[in-house]
Amino acid sequence: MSPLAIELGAPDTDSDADLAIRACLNPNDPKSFFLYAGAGSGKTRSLKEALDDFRDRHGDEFRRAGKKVAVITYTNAAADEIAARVGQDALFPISTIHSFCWSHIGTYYTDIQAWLLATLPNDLADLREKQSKGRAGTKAADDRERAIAATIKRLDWLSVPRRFTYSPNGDNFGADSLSHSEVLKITAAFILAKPAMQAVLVNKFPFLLIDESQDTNKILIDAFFALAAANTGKFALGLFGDTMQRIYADGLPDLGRNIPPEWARPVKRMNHRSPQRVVQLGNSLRSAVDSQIQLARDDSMVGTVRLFIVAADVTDKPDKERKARERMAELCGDAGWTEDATVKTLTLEHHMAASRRGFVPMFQALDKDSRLATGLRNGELAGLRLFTERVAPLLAASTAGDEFAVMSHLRKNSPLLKRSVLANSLTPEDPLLPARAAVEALVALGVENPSTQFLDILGCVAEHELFEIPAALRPFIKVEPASATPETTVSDTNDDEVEEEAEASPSSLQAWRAFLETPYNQVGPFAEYISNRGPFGTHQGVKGLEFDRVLVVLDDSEARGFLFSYEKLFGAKPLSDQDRKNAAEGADTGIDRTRRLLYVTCTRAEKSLALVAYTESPDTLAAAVVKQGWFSADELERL
Ligand SMILES: Nc1ncnc2c1ncn2[C@@H]1O[C@H](COP(=O)(O)OP(=O)(O)OP(=O)(O)O)[C@@H](O)[C@H]1O
Repeated sequence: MSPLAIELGAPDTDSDADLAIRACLNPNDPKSFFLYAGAGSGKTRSLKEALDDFRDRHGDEFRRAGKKVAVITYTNAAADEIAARVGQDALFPISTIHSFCWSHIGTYYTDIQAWLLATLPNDLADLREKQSKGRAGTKAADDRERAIAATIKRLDWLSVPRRFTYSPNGDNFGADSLSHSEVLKITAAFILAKPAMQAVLVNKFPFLLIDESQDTNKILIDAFFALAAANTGKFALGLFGDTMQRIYADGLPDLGRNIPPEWARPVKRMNHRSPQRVVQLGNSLRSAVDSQIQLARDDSMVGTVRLFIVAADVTDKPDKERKARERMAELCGDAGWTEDATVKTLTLEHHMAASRRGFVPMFQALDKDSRLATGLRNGELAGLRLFTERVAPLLAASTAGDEFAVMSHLRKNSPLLKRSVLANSLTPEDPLLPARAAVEALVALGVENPSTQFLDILGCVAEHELFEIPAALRPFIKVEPASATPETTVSDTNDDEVEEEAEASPSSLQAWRAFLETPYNQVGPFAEYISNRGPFGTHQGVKGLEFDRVLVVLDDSEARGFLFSYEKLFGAKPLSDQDRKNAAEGADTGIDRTRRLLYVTCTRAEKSLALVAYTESPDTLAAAVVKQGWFSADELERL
């Protein structure tokens, strides 16, 4: 098929799939189903419609019986997207897979301890065996040695009864905290082995719907399958997903091959999101993997796709990307391409976005400590949230002259406006005076000035006791708050505290110190970035989302990991012996992973799509992508 050939279909082509799903969600005869369909085929929409329909037909009955339909997905962004589309309803709790699991096992302390005591010795034996066989003096050997020591210490800690903590969104450190993978494994083990846990799940959630199920941990998926098989007629599983969009390594690679015959398997062939040219590109990218061919809507636009090829050693990459956008504006007759706010630029890694948005110093400082990595990337570190969620909104409201917003923010977040503090105010004639003085002092620091550091802001907040200081940042404040009120003490013992203590571990001090010495004016672009509202996103982070204009940056030289290589996928760089060996053994290769990632990014586009490929071999790349049938020669431009 030439790059421009595409089959069209009527918008209602797939309506049978929705009817089939509705039939499965029947409390009197629950039936599991598996909806696997390509990007933009309306899987999330089918999920929403199924829930709306369920609410109308069975909502009252379920509410009366205290039953719910659980909806789980992989990332917070995807959970938010579903919540936005479906609306908040206690009948349909929407959560990420990790928080769902933790909510079910979190209180089973004794069982968790027993599981760890049974599992850790095996892990230890495994590590020791690897250590004895591996070469000494390598980084891997050092890491193993550390892991062995940590496991021994943990086993020792477990010699008396313990309680456990876990943060689904952050980094988990500290003896009592469970790792992400432990939480998934423990949940799977409990589902399989504990009738009480099975009964709770099945009675409370007769339906469990999993969006993005291709990325759900394979051990857990197997446990859910077993749960469904053991509870036919009482419980059903509904899987929505697309194997071509599997990004995380622990998803079940061949999900789809082992679906029990009694399950329903509705089919969706349409792409409702993208213009014809993008749908065709998606089809040709996935043709090497499976035979799914999507149809574009018969009322869709043809759309525009361009691949801009740029030499890898150019010095000003953002300038090249600006030029690509200007060219897209011209080609599409669409001025939206020139506005930051109306183009979504996707980089492979966060630090590439950081360099384009100007928050490299703070990002790099914290990224040096790998234990802060996840919390840095999703903005959940308490030490960061002081600035992004407390100080920045306060200063924004103050700069806008919105006194009402200032006071409402302080009432919610500041100890200075707690009732007991106000009642015992040292300035009874104007109890709000200390709060006002604090805001004025912050404003006076000149927050836009590049010489104002996070450290200055922190010092000012601490001096005025404007907000509580998270544990990670306490070592850096000179003045201890003079009047720790009973409230501060009480709220210090909340759930965040455990995480905060962990962030504050001595080895993280250096990273926090380096961060605090960077300019505060990076906080705006950083907060915008982590909230997913800004003009940048990562290739992995935009799964499930959609944008009018998408610019995908392909740049192996800026990528830090070895998991992906666009140069190899595009034929600009030869495969290594290891790649060939993996491919020959049928293992998931870097090229497979990169192809899936490219499929995800390209299929986010609702109107037009630009790719900017930085390459060491522009001619080879150009020839290869035309030969593969991904682009026509007139869709390539050199910049
Ligand atoms: N039957 C339909 N009629 C009109 N618009 C639709 C229909 N189905 C889906 N859409 C729209 O198409 C877009 C893609 O749908 P949705 O996000 O549900 O697809 P998806 O299969 O979950 O996508 P992906 O796997 O790529 O994340 C959305 O904007 C959605 O509103």
